[in-house]
Amino acid sequence: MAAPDGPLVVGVDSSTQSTKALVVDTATGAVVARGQAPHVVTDEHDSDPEQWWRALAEAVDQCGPAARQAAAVSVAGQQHGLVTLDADGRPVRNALLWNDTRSAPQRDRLIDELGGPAEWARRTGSVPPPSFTVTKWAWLRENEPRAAAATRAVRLPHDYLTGRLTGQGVHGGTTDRGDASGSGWWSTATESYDEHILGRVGLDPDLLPRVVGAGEPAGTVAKGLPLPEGILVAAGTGDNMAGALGLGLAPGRPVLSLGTSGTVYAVSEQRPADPSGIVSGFADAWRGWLPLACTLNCTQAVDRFATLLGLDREATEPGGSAVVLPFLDGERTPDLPYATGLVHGLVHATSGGQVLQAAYDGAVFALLRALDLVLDDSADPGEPILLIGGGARGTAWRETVRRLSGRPVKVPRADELVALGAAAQAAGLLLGRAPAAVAREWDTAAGPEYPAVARDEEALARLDAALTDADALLRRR
Ligand SMILES: Nc1ncnc2c1ncn2[C@@H]1O[C@H](COP(=O)(O)OP(=O)(O)O)[C@@H](O)[C@H]1O
Ligand SMILES: O=C(CO)[C@@H](O)[C@H](O)COP(=O)(O)O
Repeated sequence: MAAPDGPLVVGVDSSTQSTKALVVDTATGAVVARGQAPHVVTDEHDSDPEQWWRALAEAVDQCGPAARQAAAVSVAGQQHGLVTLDADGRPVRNALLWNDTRSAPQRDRLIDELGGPAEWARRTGSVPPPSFTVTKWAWLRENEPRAAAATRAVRLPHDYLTGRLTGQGVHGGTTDRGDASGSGWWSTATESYDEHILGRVGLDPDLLPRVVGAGEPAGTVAKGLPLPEGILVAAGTGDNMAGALGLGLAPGRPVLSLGTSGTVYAVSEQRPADPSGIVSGFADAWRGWLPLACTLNCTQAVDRFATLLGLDREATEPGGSAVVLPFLDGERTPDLPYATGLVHGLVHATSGGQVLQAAYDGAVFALLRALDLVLDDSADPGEPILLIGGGARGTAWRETVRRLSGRPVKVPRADELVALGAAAQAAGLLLGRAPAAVAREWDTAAGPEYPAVARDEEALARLDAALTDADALLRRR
């Protein structure tokens, strides 16, 4: 390793499918080492938090000597997951993940009990989908009361990992406002836990972590870990908030992230509160806001279609009349938790490549419907969409976004923007600076820009009609 220009920091992205770790030079943003280790997710969309911890250790270990010179670390994690810990800090059961829709009945009940969608949006910024932690806790209490009774601490995925890094016990846990805003029990109006909502779901506020303020540390690295003892641990945040930090995002710039989840978001200076529930009104990882819409079916759903068709994921073909709504896991945007995948419009001439293209179209269509809703009214419609996440490396994904959005698309050269955002958060803490400003100096959003093409209105109209006409099928349990 060449001598770095500044102190080194470690940024971690603990996402659905894997943990990625980057060691970054704070002076330049150069990635000097990287590591990655996979996660196992059950068919029920559960994951063992201890496995995330082992994956984090493995990914950091792969970074070699550079990680052992780091001066600060931060962890970004998949949002919303319900981690329940016993008195010794061990998971009571596997974590229920963001893409598990089992808690849809509890969600429906909770919305009614609090006075309807508008009241939820007013208090928490969001109408909770079954992804949110509050609905999962309600599910656990109803379906596994012994597990709920044994719980002595409730954490989000990044809180759990930050707690393992700092050695905080079940009473000393921390979180940040960004990830807390996806729980459903943190009020974006008051920036504090909503005791009325917690009372409704029977959760003692003492079981929740302290929300660390912008620029405050969560603690320092404890003894015996794969990082230097005593280095600073930043607050960490949710993976989408970290993606925004990693891009040094300014208001008016839309991001489309293509991973296990599809997300579309922008930063905003105004607190979002969408009573339709399409946009989740998250806080960002600093002092602003992150209106975001999320789909449950993105890269993995389209890859599944490629596998079923026996095709490479890039083997798409244009034309034809096929429509695919690839809602293999149920769907969050649109709000169809019981949906299954739907294929329509096949004729003898339809090729496998056209069906695959239709699967890309269906996944991108669901996200683009929310694009204008996450942007402030003053946003410039000519601003390119920033395409990130594993899918941004694929030509078929990029071209589908161009064709269905009619906007220019920019693909940042830096990959792993979530881990880079965590690194910017660690660097910001170390240097006493705003993390997004650090990332802007690292020029993380630089990359090729692809000009706008005419929007494929015909394909969009076909998808729109299929969604409306199939409504009853898509709502069937
Ligand atoms: N070259 C590529 N072309 C298209 N898709 C890709 C490529 N490389 C990875 N992917 C997709 O990226 C996904 C993983 O993205 P990532 O953002 O790392 O996921 P997550 O953060 O949800 O764990 C995989 O499901 C895979 O389909
Ligand atoms: O639920 C959401 C956002 O609200 C998801 O975006 C999760 O945060 C999981 O992200 P990935 O594993 O796809 O990165």
